[in-house]
Amino acid sequence: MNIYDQLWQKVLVELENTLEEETYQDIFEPIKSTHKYSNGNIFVLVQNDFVKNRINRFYLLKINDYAEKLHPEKVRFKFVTEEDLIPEETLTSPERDLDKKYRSGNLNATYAFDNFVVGKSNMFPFRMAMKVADQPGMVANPLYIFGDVGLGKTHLMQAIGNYILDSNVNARVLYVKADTFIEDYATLVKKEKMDDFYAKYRDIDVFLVDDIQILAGAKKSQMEFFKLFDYLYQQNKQLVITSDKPASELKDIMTRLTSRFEVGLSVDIQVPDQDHRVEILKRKLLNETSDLHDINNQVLEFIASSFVTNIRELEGALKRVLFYCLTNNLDLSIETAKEALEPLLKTKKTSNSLNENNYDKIQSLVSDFYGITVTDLIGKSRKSKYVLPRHIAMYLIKDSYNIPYATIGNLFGGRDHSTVLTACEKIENELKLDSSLKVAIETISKKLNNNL
Ligand SMILES: Nc1ncnc2c1ncn2[C@@H]1O[C@H](COP(=O)(O)OP(=O)(O)OP(=O)(O)O)[C@@H](O)[C@H]1O
Repeated sequence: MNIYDQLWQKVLVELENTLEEETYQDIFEPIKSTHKYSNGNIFVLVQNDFVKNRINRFYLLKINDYAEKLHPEKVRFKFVTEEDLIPEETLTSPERDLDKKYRSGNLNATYAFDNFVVGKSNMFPFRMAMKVADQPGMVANPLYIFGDVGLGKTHLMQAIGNYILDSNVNARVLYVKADTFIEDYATLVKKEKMDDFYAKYRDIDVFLVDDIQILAGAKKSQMEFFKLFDYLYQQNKQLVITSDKPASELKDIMTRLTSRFEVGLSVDIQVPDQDHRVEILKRKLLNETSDLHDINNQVLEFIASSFVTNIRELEGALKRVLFYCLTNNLDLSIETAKEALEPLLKTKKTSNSLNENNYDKIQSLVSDFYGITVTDLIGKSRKSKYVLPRHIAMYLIKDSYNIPYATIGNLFGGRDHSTVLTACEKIENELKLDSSLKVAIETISKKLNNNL
């Protein structure tokens, strides 16, 4: 018995203990073994579509939860019939060929669940994405994923699409960025080709829309998107949407649309911590070399502590270091990493230690200016003598370093993303009207620059 059959036997025991006897005997008892393992999926053959649909609808989440608990690696059970297997077989090899970057529905084949490194900052979104991918249209609809730039929203969203396509070749998945939607609509309306537009956007099972905030201000496209959303939603088609902010904070997008986004489940991806960033670097390195033994962990720690807020930048830094070593025929070491990254680090004020000192510096300069203590500045009191300096400090940190709102919130006693966003916007608006505020902020900024 292979390890997947052993796992299935353990899952069966759990099912037997929790399900009604009749249900267990009807559905699960006849399934004695698994069929095959591929790409993190354990395929199990069932007698017919009726059993398959029943399992998928009522028991799949439970079964995969058991698998998660009972098996050390990430695996998912997939229940298929003989009929499914013919296209399945052809799909898992050529369609999932990672050399061919794009597959149907405009999906980037490299974005998968198994190369998405999970940590505290993205655990919940990851789990929910897996559940949605397991049972499209049934768990959370729409799934709304938000977070700051470069933190993995697109990766996670496309992993859902790839997983669904891996399980069912015939699933019609469509991934678009919101600007493509606007462009398509504008072009096809002009050419009076709405049938083409509907063929592309309505004849689908899973709709993945990236960067929805781009719809802001595009009134006609919003109206069409609203109609499309309702059309797909009514038919239980899965919608996944990403954005740089929570739906309630989207500006210039009609409320009847944003309120639709709030009907399902919203999850946010936060900035990964240092250990998580090192793990991500290790995983990215595995794409370049199969042997990590020679890699000095300190090098990865150094890169991870220099690029804190954006995984895309983190990845870019690693590539830059590897390229630098390769072209100059150098070993990978802290020194060579520093040399390779020097131009980036010089212009970028976001190396961890430097950064934290500078955040502190902003907090203490603002506190000094207003004659309050840093403890009051980051404390809970809502007295106006603390609130204005607090908002100014948040604004200055955002303006100087452009780090995620959630990270700034952490520097102010664990305040959330939206509190910081509102504070920054308030100061930005008041700056246009209040010249004494402008003078105050300029004075603090000057002191800050002299201090750095
Ligand atoms: N948890 C993760 N594990 C592995 N790679 C990740 C992870 N999160 C992000 N990445 C990688 O970081 C890069 C940026 O991710 P992605 O494009 O998904 O970010 P995003 O949040 O959609 O950014 P944007 O707001 O700019 O659209 C991608 O190459 C992606 O594979």
